[in-house]
Amino acid sequence: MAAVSCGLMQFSGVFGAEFCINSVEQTSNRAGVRGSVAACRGPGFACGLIFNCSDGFGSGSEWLLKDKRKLQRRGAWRRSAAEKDMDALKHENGKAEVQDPKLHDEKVSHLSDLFPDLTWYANPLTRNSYFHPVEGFFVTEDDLVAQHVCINASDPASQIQKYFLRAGPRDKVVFESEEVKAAIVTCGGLCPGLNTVIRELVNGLWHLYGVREISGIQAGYRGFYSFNTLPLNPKVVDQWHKVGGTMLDTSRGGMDLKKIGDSIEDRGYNLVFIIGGDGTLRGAHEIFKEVKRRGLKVSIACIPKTVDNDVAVIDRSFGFQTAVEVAQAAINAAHVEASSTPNGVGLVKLMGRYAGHIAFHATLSSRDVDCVLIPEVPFFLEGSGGLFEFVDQRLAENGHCVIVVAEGAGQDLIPKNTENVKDESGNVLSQDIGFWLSTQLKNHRKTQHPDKLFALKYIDPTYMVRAVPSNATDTYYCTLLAHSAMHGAIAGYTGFVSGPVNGAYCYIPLEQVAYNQKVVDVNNHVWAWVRSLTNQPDFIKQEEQVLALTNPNGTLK
Ligand SMILES: Nc1ncnc2c1ncn2[C@@H]1O[C@H](COP(=O)(O)OP(=O)(O)O)[C@@H](O)[C@H]1O
Ligand SMILES: O=P(O)(O)OC[C@H]1O[C@](O)(COP(=O)(O)O)[C@@H](O)[C@@H]1O
Ligand SMILES: [Mg+2]
Repeated sequence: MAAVSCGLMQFSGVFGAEFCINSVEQTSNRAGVRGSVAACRGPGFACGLIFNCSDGFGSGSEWLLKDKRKLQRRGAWRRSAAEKDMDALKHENGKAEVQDPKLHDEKVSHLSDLFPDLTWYANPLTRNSYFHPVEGFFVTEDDLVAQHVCINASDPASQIQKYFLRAGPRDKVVFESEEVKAAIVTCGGLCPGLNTVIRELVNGLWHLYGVREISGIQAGYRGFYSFNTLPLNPKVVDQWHKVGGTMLDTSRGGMDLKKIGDSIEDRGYNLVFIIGGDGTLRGAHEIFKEVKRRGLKVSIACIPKTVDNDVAVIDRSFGFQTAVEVAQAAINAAHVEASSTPNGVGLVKLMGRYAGHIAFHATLSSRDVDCVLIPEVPFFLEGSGGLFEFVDQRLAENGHCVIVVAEGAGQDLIPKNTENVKDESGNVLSQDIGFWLSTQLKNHRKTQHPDKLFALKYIDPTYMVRAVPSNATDTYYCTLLAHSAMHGAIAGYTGFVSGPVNGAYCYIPLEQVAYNQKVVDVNNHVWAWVRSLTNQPDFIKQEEQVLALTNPNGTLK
């Protein structure tokens, strides 16, 4: 049994046994040992990644040397835990089994990949009398964050891990303060906290890194080529965190790669901070590739934004908690209206184009919701187990009923007269589920219960939940996001997204976030919490239930 401490956690494995890896591709990238690894089975392999010793000690040491050279180039090499482990292993029977955390980290691009002779500078924070950096102040490439904190001890697949680079200040940076020309842009829909992120980027760059040229790009991506820029400094942004929206303006569409590339090159921006949602991040990935193609020493750093909270990989997006909080006011109003009239229904529509996170969290945060409808759970209106039956029951039992619906829910139910209508960014616009549902409910009550009083109040607070300043938690969060992005960009990382994974701030490769989406996991027991609060139907039709419970020969499963 060999146990190797890798700085982040203790990995252990059995010599000659099956070995663990999270991604063969990663391994072959970093270590050139394609095929020498296999999935680990058996206890004790807490998400580690190791070489097969039959492939020789050389593979590991070769990798380590390569990496050491690279880190030396980056000015970041210290005698790491991995190197110490290598020495320790050399003494173990001449055999080696190398387990190294960096083999399975999620590689973030660095400007030194493009410019091997890049000049490195001591981080200006070392000269900042306020900080007096101590051992452990700076974050190194050995500092990784595990993607999953929950694993299943008897499921090896659940133990296969990804690790992300931990965000934070590096002891060496690749830009001198005077050399930096920073640009900040906000794109897509509004979200609470946008101004806070901008403010903290400006303040951090100015006060911590001595940057004096910071430009606000106005009105989204098109601002790179069709609007004047806004010079930013701490005085200009001083009160911005108290204001909703974005003081830089935003827009959809306008993603002209050539013009944006020209603008970055001509104006000499070298730190570009892009704040936006999935569309924006896909655009940022194009820009990242474009500046690389042009051979520019430019860091592209992204901060994910969407009130819908459907950003992949990270814990949650900023502004989301504020939106959930604001949504409570609408739910409360719906409850008051519904409960103040015989057979009253309060219907609230909340944002959530593809994912029902706001509706789901607002329901869990309230105790007044009878039913929540989200895009992830199809529903139907008529017949046994349908919404009409449920609403009728609640009205009969309680005299009122509150329904929360996410904007993207039930889109398949609404008859379409026209082709999909899209916004300027190409997003398909949702049909108004709130208005449609209220019409359907009214018709149902009128035809099925004509002798009973009925009142339905439809509340659409859509823009109210996102056009507000961030609450305290989100303001705090925006600050850490901005600082993480700033430290990473100035240290030379590029094409990354900054965000928290299991509470620890990370640098995540842009494409992993841009091309994925996080929806509500309705298979997770958390969805059952909602059902336990509302006791709403699961909207599985009777015939489907029968099918699910019986074998093809008709016997019960
Ligand atoms: N697939 C894509 N490739 C490049 N740019 C895109 C892409 N999708 C959207 N964009 C651009 O990103 C910006 C914001 O996109 P949008 O979808 O409106 O908002 P969000 O970023 O909040 O999802 C727009 O300028 C849009 O043109
Ligand atoms: O009316 P707008 O400004 O296009 O925004 C509407 C959309 O914005 C959102 O709030 C979030 O969208 P993005 O984060 O993609 O900008 C969606 O829920 C909603 O469909
Ligand atoms: Mg989007």
